[in-house]
Amino acid sequence: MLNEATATQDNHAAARDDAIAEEQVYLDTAHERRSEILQSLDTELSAPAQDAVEQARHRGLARQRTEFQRAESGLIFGRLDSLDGITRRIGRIGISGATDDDDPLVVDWRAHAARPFYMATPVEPLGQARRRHIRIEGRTVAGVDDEPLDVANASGLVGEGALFAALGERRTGQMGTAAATLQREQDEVVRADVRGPLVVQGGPGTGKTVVALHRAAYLLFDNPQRATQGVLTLGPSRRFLDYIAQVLPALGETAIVAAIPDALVPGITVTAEDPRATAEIKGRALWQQALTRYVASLTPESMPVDFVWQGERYEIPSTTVGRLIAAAISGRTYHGAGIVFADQMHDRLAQAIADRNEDLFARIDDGLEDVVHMRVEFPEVGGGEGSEADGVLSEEELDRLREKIAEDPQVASTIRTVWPILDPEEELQRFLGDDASLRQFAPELSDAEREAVSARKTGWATSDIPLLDAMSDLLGDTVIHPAVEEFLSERAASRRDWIYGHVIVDEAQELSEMQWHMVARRSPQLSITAVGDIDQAETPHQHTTWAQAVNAVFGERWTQAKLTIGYRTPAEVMALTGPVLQRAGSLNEPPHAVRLSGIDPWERDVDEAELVVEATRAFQELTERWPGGTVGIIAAAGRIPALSAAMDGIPVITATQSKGLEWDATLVIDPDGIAAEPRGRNRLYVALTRSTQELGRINIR
Ligand SMILES: Nc1ncnc2c1ncn2[C@@H]1O[C@H](COP(=O)(O)OP(=O)(O)OP(=O)(O)O)[C@@H](O)[C@H]1O
Repeated sequence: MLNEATATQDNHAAARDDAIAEEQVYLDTAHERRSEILQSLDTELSAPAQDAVEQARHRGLARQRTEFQRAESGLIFGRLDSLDGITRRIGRIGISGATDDDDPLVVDWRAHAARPFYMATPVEPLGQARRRHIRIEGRTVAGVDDEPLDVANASGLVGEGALFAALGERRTGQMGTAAATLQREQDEVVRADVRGPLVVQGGPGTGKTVVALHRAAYLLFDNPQRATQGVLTLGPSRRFLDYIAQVLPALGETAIVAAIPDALVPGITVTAEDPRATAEIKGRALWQQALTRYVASLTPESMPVDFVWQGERYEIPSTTVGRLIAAAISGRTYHGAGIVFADQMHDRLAQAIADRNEDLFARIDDGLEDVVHMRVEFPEVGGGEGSEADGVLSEEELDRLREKIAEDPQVASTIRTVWPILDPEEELQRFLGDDASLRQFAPELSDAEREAVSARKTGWATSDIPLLDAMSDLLGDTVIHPAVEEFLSERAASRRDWIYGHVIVDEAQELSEMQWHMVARRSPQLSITAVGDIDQAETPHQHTTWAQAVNAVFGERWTQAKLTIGYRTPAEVMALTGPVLQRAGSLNEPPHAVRLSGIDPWERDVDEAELVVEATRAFQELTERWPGGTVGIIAAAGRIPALSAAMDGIPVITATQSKGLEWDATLVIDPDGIAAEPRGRNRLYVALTRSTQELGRINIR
């Protein structure tokens, strides 16, 4: 019996070695081909682009080169063998064969042909006989993991061995890609073909961030035009953005701007804080209407306008000015309309000057010699035949006169007295500080709410940023920006009004209605993927469903998807979270954890006086237990100063700051204190679900 078992093991080992050798040969070929392609891209790019078409082509080639350069690791990570004998290798990028007739050497993971790699299961094999995960270290095949798809398999997971290997790895503090091990329900979200915003609800560790980032990469692949507009990725904190910073570049993507919502209005920094109740009021969707009404009230009244041109006075009558204002304002921003109005006024003035000139000539012809010396000269317009002969300006002369008028500072200043340039910050300050305006334009607010809103006079808080953004948007630009073809992340990031090809929002449950408006403005097509967990929400607005969170901005035009399987937090830890979630008033079930870590969560009760010593000791124990990994400490907000001071540079963070992050082991200090904070049960839920292996809690007696 024993011999038989040993022989079977030997056979398995030999088959695995053969498979590794086979994949190594294939990988070497793929690398050679990659080098060839890189070389030919370099050659093509070294020739100068002659015209706009070639420049556009060069941009595409340069993007391709970056993708190929970055695909050094993970060139191949999977293989599919179909029932009809076709074999495909799957990798980070597609690699074509040497000639057009050859099959591709590697299929891009985002391509349609790669879908069965993520979707096939033994129950629904999609024409596939086997899936193989290929583990590569550098340029060496380190292992293969085969999954037959034509036999019963009860787990329902895709590539279970490779998935568990990935999930069990030590955490480095940087999120990695999961293109090799995306699961079926995740892949469905990554490739979802929906119009309007896609809102993905998922409990902690269900891979929302993974899905959001891979969706960005997929969308850029699926629609390269998007790369010229870029993708905006919004996350809750800089710490979080640092944590995910490697993922998209590793997937070959560069057309990305990553930001926190506070940074969406360039030049504005958050320096103040609002009480939660005030932040909640300022987050309500009603401000969009209130600000629209307020800005509409700034439209100038009609009045007669006097210009002086070369010593002569010209009056544009009030009725004309009124008509021009009405025509300019329709459908435009305040400043946009101002630009059109100024243009029209330049026209009227030019016409008035031309009319007077013509009139003068007519009078000269009638023998009024005494007015000759008053004749209006147009040296600057060249004095063409028409004006010389009869005082009637030619079209060309009129155009040049208009140009002169448009450049004239005195004319500009006269127009500005009618249609002043307004500063968004000053206007918002004026509006929020003026009770009469608030009463008039935000009638939904109570006396107390108006008072709360106008209480702070200096600095901007997080809750002001969307109001400033809305105000800036309604006022509009004072100049017209030329349309820019090429996406450059710095340029997009520096422009408040950049329109992105797609917007990804992570931890979307934290957004206020006004922040949703701010997101929608960056994608008027509403090409938006928002991922979040409504149960982790802790901002002041009390939404318990996504409909409450987004309907005010998107109406019914959004689609909801769900992620139900938890990959991060082991089942032993998830078991603790059910009651916390229930007490938080959740309507959702915690996700189903795929993994057992075999380590029971533990807790210690300590006296206040022992806290620092015990916390330090527990941290050291965990660090020793997880060599090469990471340990996070999360504490009740009030305890952080004392703990940080005593813990010698080891970061101690709040539950809020831990959003989206993870460690091999987490130490949660004073869970009751966290639960007592505003939205405390939701915060505790976040804190408890950060570890991939071990959770320790220190309670205060
Ligand atoms: N298909 C997958 N393959 C490999 N690892 C995965 C996969 N899906 C998720 N993970 C891992 O599980 C962990 C949790 O994923 P992620 O951070 O995306 O979850 P989340 O839903 O955003 O969590 P939270 O709500 O806590 O922010 C990460 O380490 C991620 O790399």
